[in-house]
Amino acid sequence: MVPPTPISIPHFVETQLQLLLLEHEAEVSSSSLATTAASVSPATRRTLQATGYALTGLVLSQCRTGLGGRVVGEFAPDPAVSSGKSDDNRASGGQPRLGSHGIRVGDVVRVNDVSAGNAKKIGKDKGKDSGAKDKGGPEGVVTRVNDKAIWIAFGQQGKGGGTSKEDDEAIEELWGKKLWAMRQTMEKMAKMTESDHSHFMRVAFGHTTPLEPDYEDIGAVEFSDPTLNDSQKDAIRFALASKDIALIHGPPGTGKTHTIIELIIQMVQRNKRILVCGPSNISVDNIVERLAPKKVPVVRVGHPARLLPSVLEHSLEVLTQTSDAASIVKDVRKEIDEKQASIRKTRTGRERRAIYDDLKQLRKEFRERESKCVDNLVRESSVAVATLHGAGGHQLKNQKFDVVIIDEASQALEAQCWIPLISAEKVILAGDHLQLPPTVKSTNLKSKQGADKKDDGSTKEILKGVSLERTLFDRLLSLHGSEIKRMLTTQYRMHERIMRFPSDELYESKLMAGDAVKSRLLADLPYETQGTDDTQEPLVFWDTQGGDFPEKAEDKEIGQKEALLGESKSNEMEAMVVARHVDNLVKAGIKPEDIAVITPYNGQLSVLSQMLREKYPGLELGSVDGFQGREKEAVVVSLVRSNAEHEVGFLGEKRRLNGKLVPP
Ligand SMILES: Nc1ncnc2c1ncn2[C@@H]1O[C@H](COP(=O)(O)OP(=O)(O)OP(=O)(O)O)[C@@H](O)[C@H]1O
Repeated sequence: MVPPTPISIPHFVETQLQLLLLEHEAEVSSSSLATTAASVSPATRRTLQATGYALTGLVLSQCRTGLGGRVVGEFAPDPAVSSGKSDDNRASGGQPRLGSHGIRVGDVVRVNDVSAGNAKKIGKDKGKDSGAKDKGGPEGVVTRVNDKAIWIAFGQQGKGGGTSKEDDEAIEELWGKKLWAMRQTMEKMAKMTESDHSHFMRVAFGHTTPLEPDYEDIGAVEFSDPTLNDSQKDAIRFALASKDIALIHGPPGTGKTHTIIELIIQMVQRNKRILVCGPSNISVDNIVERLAPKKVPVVRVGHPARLLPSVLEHSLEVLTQTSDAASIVKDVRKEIDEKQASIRKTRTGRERRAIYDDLKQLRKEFRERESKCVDNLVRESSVAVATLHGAGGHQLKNQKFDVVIIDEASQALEAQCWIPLISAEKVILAGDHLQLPPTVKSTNLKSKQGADKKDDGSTKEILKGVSLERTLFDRLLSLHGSEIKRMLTTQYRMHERIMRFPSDELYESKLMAGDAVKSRLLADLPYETQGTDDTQEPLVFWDTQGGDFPEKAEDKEIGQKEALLGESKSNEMEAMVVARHVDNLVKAGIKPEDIAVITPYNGQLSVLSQMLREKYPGLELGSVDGFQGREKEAVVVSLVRSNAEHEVGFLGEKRRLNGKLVPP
């Protein structure tokens, strides 16, 4: 192997810290845009809502204490607004419906001024320990959404104030948990000396080359899943045999997660302890859901409100309260409650002080026992599963793993990956560097603000040629070449003809279509459909050239909307064509739930939402970037751009057109 050009770790860390600072600045400025959402005009509000920026006109309809002492508020449309002129919130079956929005379970949202009374109530429930800020309402995590309400879990009730940490917590909250965890990891890396660097770290920065995989060491591999294809088996063998780094390159629908599940089973059989991470809760919950039926002992680390209900029984936090191992913790908890209750019966200050002293001791013991219980629970499981930033939490502090696997690694920022990797010995990254990288808000800000900020110009120098969007997956590939990767080559999502474009343009024509999908058409769906041109052809193009379908930039008179949506574009005539096509599909018997309409421009999404949302409530409307990795039977893509100059803007990015066109 040709020795790679080494990268200076301190220089890398300094660059990342600068970039994270810029990202933080960008987040702050975009969240203040979101906070203004409540005060904008009804037209703009509808646009914001339709594009997923905000949900407005809500009231707090119920409040209860949920798992882990968290306050869960149920928010529903304000009947006063929905019975009025707003189309979005028109009453249906007695109870008003939420308007269209892009808010999903697991999102962190801020509740702003829903109505003066309610906003105040949530802020109070949240209490000072969650640090509600003056500048906006309280923040919480979305735990459930249906068409009539949205449930949000806020901070812990009665947690008891840890005063000394308040400042730290305030900074952490200001930064947002994800960015903060990355910053802390980078600072930890900055403090390391050369002798602290692990072999993997030296490989990752090109200070040494990866070791040769040892196939003899792993012995014969007996696959538990008989359906695995050859490229999947090959990737598993390679990942088992590798000593430090293996990349599993999974183009859309090629069974990346499927492969990881078998890989984990194989590693557990070889008595390895594994930490599995991914950038989002959904990505890692998906792994827990698929591992659990295989009887692999797995524990999911993370805030229960963010987990899918189906994985709660594996949640470390829930197990800490319910498992046998938790009984020693329960005893102390009971004692604390009793002591606390006895304060009321005291007569003198001295008696009270004595109780406070006891309580202090008991709380200390509680923390110690709880941490022991957590350690034991994690140690008993062969597999721990967490989001990348969750892997930095105290629960995993004392744990050592043989292998760290990161799924969706090309969707994660490199600094985020280092949270679990800082002490890793062997690493498997699964991803696809030819799909869109993670969304970075600071990309456009960088040149405007950050790079010119420091007087001495050193920031500018440091940031030259680098961006947060460059993922670890991509960087390792360019550093060590394709010898460290195996590619999965059979995809199980697209008709062969749809696959041809991404295969030829991005994957060197290496993709093949699985037998079950390669010639599957909408007309073959397992319910009754009519054979029409639209259902018997896997790919249909509507030609809009010739000047009758002009694109337009957002309405100049709505300044605020323009600011919020960026320089978004729309194309009303094209939207009408899309609506016609959807009508045709539905007339041919395709269920609206099986159809997605996606577009790269938020402005167009707003136009399409207004045309289609009410007519087909089951239809999915979304942005191209937001749809990555999902699937639907029929996908209608509205490309919007149409101008005499032949400008296509950010559509020129090949990765944006990859993997969107799904079966059949
Ligand atoms: N060897 C196989 N034989 C048959 N079907 C398979 C095989 N491997 C994967 N699949 C199917 O392919 C689909 C995609 O699998 P999976 O969700 O694991 O893919 P992925 O590559 O992680 O997807 P994404 O494109 O979202 O990253 C699933 O429906 C899965 O059941």
